[in-house]
Amino acid sequence: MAASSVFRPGLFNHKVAIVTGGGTGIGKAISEELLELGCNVVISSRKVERLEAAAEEMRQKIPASSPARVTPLQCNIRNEDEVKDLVSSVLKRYGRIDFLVNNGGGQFSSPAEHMSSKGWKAVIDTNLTGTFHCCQQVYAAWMKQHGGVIVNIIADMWKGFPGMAHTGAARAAVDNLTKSLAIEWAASGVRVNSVAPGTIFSKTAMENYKDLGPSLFKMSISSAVCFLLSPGASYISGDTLRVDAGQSLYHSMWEIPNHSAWPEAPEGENQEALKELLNPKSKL
Ligand SMILES: CCCCCCCCC/C=C/C(=O)SCCNC(=O)CCNC(=O)[C@H](O)C(C)(C)COP(=O)(O)OP(=O)(O)OC[C@H]1O[C@@H](n2cnc3c(N)ncnc32)[C@H](O)[C@@H]1OP(=O)(O)O
Ligand SMILES: NC(=O)C1=CN([C@@H]2O[C@H](COP(=O)(O)OP(=O)(O)OC[C@H]3O[C@@H](n4cnc5c(N)ncnc54)[C@H](OP(=O)(O)O)[C@@H]3O)[C@@H](O)[C@H]2O)C=CC1
Repeated sequence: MAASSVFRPGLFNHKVAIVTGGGTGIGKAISEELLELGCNVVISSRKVERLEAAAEEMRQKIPASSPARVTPLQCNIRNEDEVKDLVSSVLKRYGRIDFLVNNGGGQFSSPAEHMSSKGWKAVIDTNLTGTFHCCQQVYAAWMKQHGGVIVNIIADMWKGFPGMAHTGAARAAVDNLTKSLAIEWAASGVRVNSVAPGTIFSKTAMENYKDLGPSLFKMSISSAVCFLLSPGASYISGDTLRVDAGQSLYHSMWEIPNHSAWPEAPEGENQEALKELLNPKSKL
């Protein structure tokens, strides 16, 4: 495996991680860095053939001397029973779960007015309820007794998410869930944090957004996730780390078009000033 991690080799030797959506894009990058650091990684998602191919590719890069192993396991995080089965299979195989990275998710772009109820529910079920299922099942079956670390991948929805209102709402909810679980589970030694990436290139994201693709750019978030999983972050819980090079502070994907739907100004001096302002011949 090409040594690219900034962390100490062997940092996660003999630990066990579940990475949902670990076979593509950001999840694959996270899984590869965890493997490089000696962690056993279970990559999990719906499309089993793609997962198996990704696992095989990852295996080729693990040096013979490394204790790290990768296992692909199918699971649709929307389905609570499948998540239960995933967690019990991991415990049967590896006997522990130190880390959970809730990366599996996605959405489609659509103006809110055209979203069907089915489409809305699919996105909320995937990104919010799916994340909750994974957290709850891993906690119940392992972390409640043994502690652990959870990292949720959310998105840059700090100014709303026009064009993807469903995912914005779901990710904001996960930001809040992160805080609740961090407090409820602190006494079990469980830390819960989120990472909010800016726009990151991935092949599957490109296929999903087609001609919107060129505006996306490449960045890595796996080292932020590895940091939050590491003992270096042992006093960080209930927080969300933005990994977006400041994008969320200045950038907006959405322009409000010129319009005349301004609120009525109060009578008097202010109304005159507003008329003046809206008058195209105004010198203001
Ligand atoms: C603007 C700024 C951009 C800016 C672009 C930049 C954004 C950067 C930020 C985010 C980046 C990323 O997340 S990148 C990662 C992107 N990757 C993904 O999203 C891949 C995973 N996505 C998915 O799995 C899907 O999108 C998701 C809806 C969540 C689940 O899909 P499923 O296949 O399980 O569900 P389906 O059965 O296909 O769909 C269920 C219903 O959802 C609706 N639906 C699904 N796809 C639809 C579509 N393309 N258009 C309309 N509606 C759709 C329909 O109502 C479907 O019902 P029917 O009508 O009956 O069919
Ligand atoms: N790329 C970007 O710019 C940004 C991405 N994000 C988020 O980061 C995460 C990773 O995105 P990225 O790598 O770019 O995109 P990908 O499309 O490559 O990753 C999404 C992954 O989630 C899995 N997945 C989707 N639905 C489910 C489900 N119901 N159950 C289990 N797994 C599921 C997919 O696998 P499968 O289809 O096999 O189930 C896939 O591996 C996503 O949550 C994404 O929304 C956030 C901000 C920006």
